[in-house]
Amino acid sequence: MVEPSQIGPSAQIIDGKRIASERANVLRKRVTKFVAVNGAPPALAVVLVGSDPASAIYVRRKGEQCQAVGIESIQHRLPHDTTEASLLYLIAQLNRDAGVHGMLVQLPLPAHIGADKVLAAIDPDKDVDGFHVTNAGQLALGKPRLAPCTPLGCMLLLRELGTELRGKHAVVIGRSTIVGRPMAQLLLIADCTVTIAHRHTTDLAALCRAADIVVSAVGIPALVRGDWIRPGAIVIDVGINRVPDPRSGTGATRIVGDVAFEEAVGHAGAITPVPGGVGPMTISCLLENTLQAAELIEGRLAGTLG
Ligand SMILES: NC(=O)C1=CN([C@@H]2O[C@H](COP(=O)(O)OP(=O)(O)OC[C@H]3O[C@@H](n4cnc5c(N)ncnc54)[C@H](OP(=O)(O)O)[C@@H]3O)[C@@H](O)[C@H]2O)C=CC1
Ligand SMILES: Nc1nc(=O)c2c([nH]1)NC[C@@H]1CN(c3ccc(C(=O)N[C@@H](CCC(=O)O)C(=O)O)cc3)C=[N+]21
Ligand SMILES: [Mg+2]
Repeated sequence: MVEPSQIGPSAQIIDGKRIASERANVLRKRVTKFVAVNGAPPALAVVLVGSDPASAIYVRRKGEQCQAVGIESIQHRLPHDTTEASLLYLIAQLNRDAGVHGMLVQLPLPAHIGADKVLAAIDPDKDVDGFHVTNAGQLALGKPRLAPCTPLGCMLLLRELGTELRGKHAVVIGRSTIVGRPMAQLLLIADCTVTIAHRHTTDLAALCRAADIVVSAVGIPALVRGDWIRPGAIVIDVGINRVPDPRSGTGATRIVGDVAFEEAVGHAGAITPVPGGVGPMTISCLLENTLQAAELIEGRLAGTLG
């Protein structure tokens, strides 16, 4: 049988995994230089509360990627019943620790801990996730400092394509503070015309059909259909959805995005796969934000001594 995707043109598949590994090679050299100047590597503290299996996997992957480029990874794994007060105390310690340049608290947090309060406690200069209100505000003002890693990674993928972004109509599906909103802000800074869609948006299909760039960050498999994609449009699929794998027959699962990939690949000009698209770029940008934070902090310290 001929699959629809085998008929007609097929999109360029944007290889985030390859791009992230090329960036890691460049980053490794910058880290080596940092160590030569400062005598110690940049250090990232990652805090994980509870034992959500997906979060545990992400945290482990972040640690491995840090090591691969020479960034020191400090991991704090706290039990699920950790109190908000003791988490805030740990953050205060990490804020004061001159050997820690970047920190992040893995989300989601257990329900008894107020995520807003926790994110607000992180020193904005060490906020490598870019979730602190100061960094979110800077981004909203069009003057980003530390910006969220996933949207930064999406921008790097768009830039990698080499297409002019100015004047393009970008539709961002999702308005979360960690992906959709900051994504829209970065596209606006790049002079796109930006539309943000969410669960109350009417006729999402028609909106997407008018888009030069579609970024989906929702968390619903096959939400975005192939015939929503204008011929030649760029599709960035942020969604990570675990679904049963019918091919396995054993109840195993696999990961898919928000976009019906096999359909969309016959319409799009370029498209990110899941896995291997946005995900690896998120971690790449986390490492780059950590080095940026470390360079700022150490540069300022050197300035006060000199
Ligand atoms: N690849 C990566 O590196 C990363 C991937 N992810 C993945 O991206 C996805 C989004 O994550 P996150 O932003 O944290 O998720 P949230 O659940 O916080 O946000 C989802 C957004 O989608 C909107 N939405 C829900 N249903 C619809 C619908 N039917 N039509 C249009 N919009 C809808 C919601 O609208 P409303 O605001 O109205 O509720 C909300 O704004 C998830 O799959 C997540 O796993 C997340 C982070 C990093
Ligand atoms: N404080 C905080 N910061 C985050 O950045 C943050 C978070 N909390 N909570 C959860 C989400 C999700 N997220 C991902 C990171 C990497 C991949 C990734 O590497 N994905 C690979 C592999 C997917 C797999 O096999 O599991 C890929 O898409 O190819 C995915 C998702 C960061 N998040
Ligand atoms: Mg991906």
